[in-house]
Amino acid sequence: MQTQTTEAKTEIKSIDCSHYINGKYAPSKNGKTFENINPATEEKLGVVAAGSKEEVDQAVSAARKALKGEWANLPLRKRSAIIRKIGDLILERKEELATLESLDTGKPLWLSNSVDIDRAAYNFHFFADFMTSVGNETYQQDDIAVHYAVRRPVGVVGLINPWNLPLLLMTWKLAPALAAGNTVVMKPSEVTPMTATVLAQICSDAGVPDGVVNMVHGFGETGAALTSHPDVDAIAFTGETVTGSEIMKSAAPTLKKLSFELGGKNPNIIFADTDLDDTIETTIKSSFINQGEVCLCGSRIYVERAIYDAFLERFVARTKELKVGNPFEETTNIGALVSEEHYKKVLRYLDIAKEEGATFLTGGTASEGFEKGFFVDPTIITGLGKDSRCVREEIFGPVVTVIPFDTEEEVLEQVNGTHYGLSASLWTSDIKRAHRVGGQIEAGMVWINTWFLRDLRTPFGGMKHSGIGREGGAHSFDFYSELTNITVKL
Ligand SMILES: NC(=O)C1=CN([C@@H]2O[C@H](COP(=O)(O)OP(=O)(O)OC[C@H]3O[C@@H](n4cnc5c(N)ncnc54)[C@H](O)[C@@H]3O)[C@@H](O)[C@H]2O)C=CC1
Ligand SMILES: O=C(O)/C=C/C=C(\O)C(=O)O
Repeated sequence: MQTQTTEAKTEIKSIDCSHYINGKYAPSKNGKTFENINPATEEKLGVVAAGSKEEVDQAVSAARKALKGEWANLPLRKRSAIIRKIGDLILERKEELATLESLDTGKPLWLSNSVDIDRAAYNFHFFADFMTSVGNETYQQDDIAVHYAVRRPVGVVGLINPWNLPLLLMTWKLAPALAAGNTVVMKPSEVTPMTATVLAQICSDAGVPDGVVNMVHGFGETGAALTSHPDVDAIAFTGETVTGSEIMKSAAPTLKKLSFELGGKNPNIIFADTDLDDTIETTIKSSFINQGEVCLCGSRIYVERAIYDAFLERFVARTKELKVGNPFEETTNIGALVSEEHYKKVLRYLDIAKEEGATFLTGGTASEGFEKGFFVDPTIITGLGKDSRCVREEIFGPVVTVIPFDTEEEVLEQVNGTHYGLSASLWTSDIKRAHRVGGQIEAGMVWINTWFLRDLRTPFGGMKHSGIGREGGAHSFDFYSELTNITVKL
């Protein structure tokens, strides 16, 4: 068996990660750290400060103090210029950030460059523009009164994020939180701490005053210290559904405002009248991009029976062309899964699929040829029933199930038959059907003849167990603002 080398071909070095509190990097008071591991090589990338309640208290107190400082009262144009500058500095440091992101997550470098870092910068550029055009509600009540609403920041906001799109997701929350004048405490995933650590410095370099952006590293307990903190006004969280439920409990005694973007088990629904070339290429992406570790990935593929065999033949052939390998090779399509824990979870699901009687048309195992690292082959499964765990539960890896269907009613029943409701991708050349079926899917986002086509003004988020609230444009702004309605009697 030949083995592949998965070393990073780069001069950029990984970094140790400290907390960032009141404009300074700081270790934990008790000196505790944990190791950060490269999932492609299993080598140590560095150490990460392990935050306790003490560091969370310090960060919240710095954020609370900064809330009374100049930030929220800066003229709109000045605040917008600082937010724009953060985006500019992210682009200036793109090579470094993309490398750190790939070292931390195991994703291909080309993907970090083209998706994660570009979009992180755009999150700031978008909200720097958007904030200058946000209006307020006004109502004239005959000749009796005028009512108008004024906005203020919510206050101190905790931003808690997962490991799959670390910088993209942190900035997707940080940019609107800052645009609306809040101060924040970020809690990046313990698995991918590096780019958020650099982001703190970038914010300071762009002119964000000390105490406005703080960060505490650590595990779930660190996040819980933030969600239960009496001086934190709101929590924006992306991650697992069960964690969302824990956060809701922990935040309840202090009645925090919550925004949740949670798990998904998203369907792709492919009708026989689709353009099959386009469908196959996009389904390859929606199945396997980022190792299948995107909450929007379509992991349940329903195909109308008339084209089921033709679809499978071409989908399988294209999947077999995908190269699993070193994240730093340009030709790699699929990198390493993010951690040993996650790798074991995905492999466990492949065992469950076997027990459930699955047929594996590709993959089904860890990738061969790697001495180290957490690599799994892209896996296409058929032969599972609608109640199978692999069809119902979020695997969050390069694993899809394909199921034939005969009628719209039947497919809709299966599509809507889970607790999840994040997104869906629907393929047909019949616009009436697209509208009819699309409107009946229980999901926050439905893409017709495409997938993951984003416009940052649109509502982004899930229904059912996939989330609470929406992010994006005015939706983000509303979450990160409080409104006071003022009534003037005429
Ligand atoms: N749909 C989505 O957007 C995502 C879903 N996932 C799913 O979640 C699984 C686990 O991934 P994780 O990153 O470990 O998700 P997670 O939900 O456990 O963690 C996300 C963030 O929440 C923090 N956290 C954990 N427990 C907490 C608590 N009780 N209070 C406050 N903060 C807490 C973590 O430290 C991390 O920063 C994956 O295998 C995948 O199935 C993971 C990433 C994104
Ligand atoms: O904001 C986006 O475009 C993408 C968001 C993706 C997630 O929230 C996720 O994968 O967790």
